[in-house]
Amino acid sequence: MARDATLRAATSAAVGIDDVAVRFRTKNRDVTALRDVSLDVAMGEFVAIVGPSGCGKSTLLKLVAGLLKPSSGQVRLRDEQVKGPRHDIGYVFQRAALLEWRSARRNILLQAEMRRMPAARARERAAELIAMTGLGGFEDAYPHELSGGMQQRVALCRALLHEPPVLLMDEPFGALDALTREQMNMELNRIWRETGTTVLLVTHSISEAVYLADRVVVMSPRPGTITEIVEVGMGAERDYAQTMGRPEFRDATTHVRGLLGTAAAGD
Ligand SMILES: Nc1ncnc2c1ncn2[C@@H]1O[C@H](COP(=O)(O)OP(=O)(O)OP(=O)(O)O)[C@@H](O)[C@H]1O
Repeated sequence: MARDATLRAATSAAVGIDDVAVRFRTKNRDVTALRDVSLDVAMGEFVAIVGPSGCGKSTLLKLVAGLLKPSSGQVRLRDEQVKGPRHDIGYVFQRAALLEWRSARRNILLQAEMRRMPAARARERAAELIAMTGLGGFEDAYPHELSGGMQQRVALCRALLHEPPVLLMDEPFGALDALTREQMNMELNRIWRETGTTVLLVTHSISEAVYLADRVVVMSPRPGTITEIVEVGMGAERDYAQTMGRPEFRDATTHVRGLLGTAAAGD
């Protein structure tokens, strides 16, 4: 599905979070992780979530994936209430979590095995993704033979193999060096445009959030609530160097940094 003006104008919600609260009860204490959180994410939209450590960002993604149930409120994925783990999402974590004894291609195909995808379609899709992420020539390499950036590309291919309409990313580039991270940001922007996938990205980097997203959700310290949703107001196609110099980029990063306060800002 190509990403175009029609897609950007689409109004149906890919993700709906309605007045959600999450409380964790452990033996020693009760923690309210999220409170009064409501958010609608349109099909094909890119939303970044930033906030201080422990404000409930990962908790929010787990709710959307159906790995966690809200204590109150509800979460919808493509107009259906999330009641348990969902298969129509892709998930990328900070660590690529690849199986050391499997090649890059076979790590990607793991997704197909778990979901019992037809083998021919899975191989075709894996080849497309390998080409799209620049992994061509490394299909048969094992994780220890790949750089951190390449391992994260493999994890991204694995998350996209079954063509999920919604991609959840939890601090996916946090362990990469600054240059590789920039490169991954540019690639993610291109992949998002090419696939039309809806993306929810948790990041500690304000510039990463603003460079990539249509909207940036800024959260308060725990119990996490939404402080403000900042519209970035730039088109989908974003040349890295040019975008950094745009007034919209500067305005949005300054605004988000102000909302977070310097102590909480990642960069
Ligand atoms: N399974 C759990 N049991 C008890 N408490 C939990 C559980 N999961 C998360 N918490 C608590 O909920 C709060 C929010 O956690 P969460 O991991 O969502 O924060 P975060 O914003 O993603 O943090 P970080 O930026 O440091 O990754 C934290 O106080 C955490 O200790």
